[in-house]
Amino acid sequence: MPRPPRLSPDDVATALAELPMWSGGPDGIERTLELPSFRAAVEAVSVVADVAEQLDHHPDMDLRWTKVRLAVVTHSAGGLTELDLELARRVDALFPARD
Ligand SMILES: C[C@H](O)[C@H](O)[C@H]1CNC2=NC(N)=NC(=O)C2=N1
Repeated sequence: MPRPPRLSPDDVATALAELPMWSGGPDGIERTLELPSFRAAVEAVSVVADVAEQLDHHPDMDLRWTKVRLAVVTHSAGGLTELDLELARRVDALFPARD
């Protein structure tokens, strides 16, 4: 499947204004999920993995006790694309403000 093009800094800034739980910029974005337990954090990794497989787009995931740091960038585009934003939106739908 062809990858979407890298987004301009202006497009990234506009998109991130709608994704307040994510930080970063044109080179990639990240969000840390905070779960109530280690087991819940492990399960969150699995839930995000399902989303990643559906999109064929895979974030870096760093699990530390009750926190899971997600970092996403489109490697083939060398920066942020719509695919990263779609992944972020889906994660936010599954893990709203109180993780
Ligand atoms: C063939 C397959 O679509 C590609 O290797 C995908 C898989 N997952 C990916 N994930 C991310 N984050 N960036 C990519 O460029 C990427 N490429």
